[in-house]
This record gives sequence, C-alpha cells and structure tokens, in this order.
Amino acid sequence: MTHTLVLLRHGESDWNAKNLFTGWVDVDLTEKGRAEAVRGGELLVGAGLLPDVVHTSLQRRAITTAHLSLDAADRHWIPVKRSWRLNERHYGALQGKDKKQTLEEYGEEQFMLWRRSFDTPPPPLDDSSEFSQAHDPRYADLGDDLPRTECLKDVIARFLPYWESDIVPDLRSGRTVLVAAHGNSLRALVKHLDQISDEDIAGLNIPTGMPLLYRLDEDMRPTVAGGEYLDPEAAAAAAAAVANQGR
Ligand SMILES: O=C(O)[C@@H](CO)OP(=O)(O)O
Repeated sequence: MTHTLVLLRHGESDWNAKNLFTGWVDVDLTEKGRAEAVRGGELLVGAGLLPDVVHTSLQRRAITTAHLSLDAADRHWIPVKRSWRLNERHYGALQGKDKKQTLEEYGEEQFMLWRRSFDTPPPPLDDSSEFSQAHDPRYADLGDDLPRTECLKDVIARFLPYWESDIVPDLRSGRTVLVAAHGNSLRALVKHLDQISDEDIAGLNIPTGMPLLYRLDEDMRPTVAGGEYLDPEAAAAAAAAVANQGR
C-alpha cells in the first residue's frame, strides 16, 4: 500500500511578480497566482486526487492558494491544519530587497549563496524593520523560535518535527494529504523525501501553482524519485523561470 502526498507551492505572489525577496512578509497572490491556484485544483480533479486534509503555513499566499485550489476541486470543506513550521524560509535582511539589484550589488556567488546554499543564511533582519515579524500577533507564542533569518538547513530543522508529528500520521491513516506551502519550505521537504545531498539541493527549484504528487511507501520513501508533476512540461518551464530570477 502506498501513501498519497501532494505538494503545492502557492501561485505567483505580488512580490514574485516584482522580483523581491519575500520570506515571512505576508504578501498576497496576483491575479495570475489566483488563476494558477484554480488550475492546480483542476489538475487534482483531472488526476483523481481528492485531498482529505490540507496542511498550510500561516501566510496568506499559501492559505489562499489552498482555498482556491480546493474550491476548484469541490474539496473546500476538508480539515485544515496550519503551522508556522510550513512558512517560507525567513530571508533575513534581504526581505523586501530587489533580487536583480542584490545580484548586481553583491555578485553572482554571494547572491546564489544566500538564495540556494544549504547552510549560509542572509544577515539577520532587525526587529525594527518594516519587514520584520517580531511584533506580528500570529507569531506571539514562538518566543526564541522566531527566526530573524534562516538558511535551508534551519528550515529543515523546524519543518521536520511537524512532518513527523502531524503530516506522517495523516498519511499513515490513509488520507490523501495536500501540503500547500512555499518554494523553500517545500525544497526542505523534497530534500528530506528524496534524500538529496546538501550540494545537489541548490539546483532544485519548485514552480508556483503546480501540484507535485508523491506516492510514499511504508518507510515514507518515494516510489518515484522526485515525485511526479501533474503537468510536467509546464512545471519544467516554470521551475526554470524560478532559477533565473534576478537575471
Ligand atoms: O523570496 C522568497 O521568499 C523566495 C520564494 O519566492 O525566493 P527564492 O526563490 O529567491 O528563494
């Protein structure tokens, strides 16, 4: 018997469209992003994949994507579980900065270290910044867990406890599980599932609004390495566009 997991990165956000580092800043979807979310739901229906439960972050772009795609699949009524542990990687002092300008200012090597290295976080964001979440009521209970910056390694460390405590039990109970989250929080999960090395994960990009299906065995290992995008051609083109951001 296999377990069914569908990963969905949110549709295009306002700051994806503006090419700004986003992280924990709570931006909305663009009209294109909303359409991507609806299409994601239609792809689920077309593949006969009807989620029984959805897990999302505490961020609007993932919450709205989950709602729009489930609405399109007539599954708007399923239970929802939300956790900050599914949030996008905190981008530290880069939050709110233009990707192209950052690339020009710091050069290709530093830019890619901050964007895709496994263990180099950007400089921390000051609590007084307009892009800080230090005073955001939804994170009031986090205490010392509230990040001021994160690298992918940090995201894995805060995501995996939730994977084990909340998502794996839903999968083991036979539910079809939808995880609606973010480019880098989903990269953290895919790295774990596919056991991708710290070096190779730098080359993996998750496109917006494209459902990615994993069938998992009893050990929660993928039966198909890398999973299967429901629309593989569109997903490949969209992933290449993510890789090229800033250029
Ligand atoms: O800005 C961000 O938070 C992320 C996702 O949009 O960007 P990147 O793909 O550069 O990690």
